[in-house]
Amino acid sequence: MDLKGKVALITGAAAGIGLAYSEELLKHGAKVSLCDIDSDIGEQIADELGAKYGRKNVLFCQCDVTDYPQYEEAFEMTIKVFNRLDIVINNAGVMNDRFWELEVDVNLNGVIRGTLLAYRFMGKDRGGQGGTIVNTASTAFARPQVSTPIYTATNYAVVGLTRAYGDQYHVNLTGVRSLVLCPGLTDTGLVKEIRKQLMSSEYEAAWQRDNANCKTQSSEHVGRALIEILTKGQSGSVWVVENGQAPREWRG
Ligand SMILES: NC(=O)C1=CN([C@@H]2O[C@H](COP(=O)(O)OP(=O)(O)OC[C@H]3O[C@@H](n4cnc5c(N)ncnc54)[C@H](O)[C@@H]3O)[C@@H](O)[C@H]2O)C=CC1
Ligand SMILES: CCCCCC(=O)/C=C/[C@H]1[C@H](O)CC(=O)[C@@H]1CCCCCCC(=O)O
Repeated sequence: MDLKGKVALITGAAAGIGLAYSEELLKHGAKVSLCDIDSDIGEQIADELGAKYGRKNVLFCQCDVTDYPQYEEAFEMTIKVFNRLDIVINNAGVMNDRFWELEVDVNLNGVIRGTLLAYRFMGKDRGGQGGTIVNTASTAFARPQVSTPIYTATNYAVVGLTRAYGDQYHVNLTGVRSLVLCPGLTDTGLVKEIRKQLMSSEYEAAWQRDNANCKTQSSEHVGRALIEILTKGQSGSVWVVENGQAPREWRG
C-alpha cells in the first residue's frame, strides 16, 4: 500500500504504540490525525511531530473514545482539515480490571464506535472512497492473560469483531478492509501500578506467570509492523507481533 498522501486517524496517539504508529505513518508520507483523551500531551506531541514531518501533515483532535459525539467530531475535523480519510486505527486502550466497565467501554465499545464511524465516513455504500480499519488488540486474545480476565475478554471481542467485519461480504459492500494487530509485551507507559490494575492483589502471582516468558519489544517495532501489515494484510487477518519478531499471521 502506498501511504504517500494518505490520511490516517489514530486513537490513543499521544503515547506508546499509538504514537509509534503515527510517527511511522508520517515517515512513509501519510498525514495523521492524532486523537487522544489527553490534550496536554496530545498538543505537545502534535507540535513535535509537526516540526519534524511538516505542520500541514499533523492534526491533534481531543477525543474520548467512550463519547460518541466527541469521536464523531474528530472524524469530521479530520476530513475538514485533510479533505479525505483512508485509514482508521482503533488503538486507545486501558488495562484495569478494577474499573472493568470503563475498560470494556474503552477497549471494546470504543473500537465498535470507531468502526461504525469508519464505515460511515469511508464506506463506498455511504458515499466514501473505501479504506482500511486497523484495530489494536493483544496477544492476550490467543494466550489468555489469567491475571486480567476482563482485559482478556475485550481483546477476544476485538479480534472477533475484526474477523466478522473483515469478511469479503463487508469488503464488497463498503470497500473497507479490516485488520487486527495483536502486540505482545511492549515497552510503553502502560503498567503504572499493577496492584491497582488487577481485580485482586492475589492475582499478582498470576500476572508474573502470564508475563514470565515474554521478551519486551519497543513500540517502534510495533510501529514498523503496522506498515508491513498495512501493505500485505488481507481483510479479516489477525497479526501477532511479539518478542521483537516480525509480524506473524494467526490462523486459529
Ligand atoms: N504495551 C503493551 O504491552 C501492550 C499494549 N496493547 C494494546 O495497545 C494499545 C495501546 O497501549 P499502550 O500504547 O501500551 O498504552 P499507553 O498507555 O502507553 O497509551 C494509551 C493512550 O491511549 C489514550 N487513551 C486512554 N483512554 C482513552 C480514551 N478513552 N479515549 C482516547 N484516548 C485514550 C491515553 O491517553 C494514551 O495516550 C492498547 O489497546 C493496549 O491494550 C496490547 C498488547 C500489549
Ligand atoms: C512481570 C511483569 C511484566 C510486565 C508486563 C506488562 O507490563 C505488559 C503486559 C502485556 C502483555 O504481554 C500483553 C498485554 O496486553 C499486556 C498489557 C497491556 C496493557 C495496556 C494498557 C494500557 C494502559 O492501561 O494505559
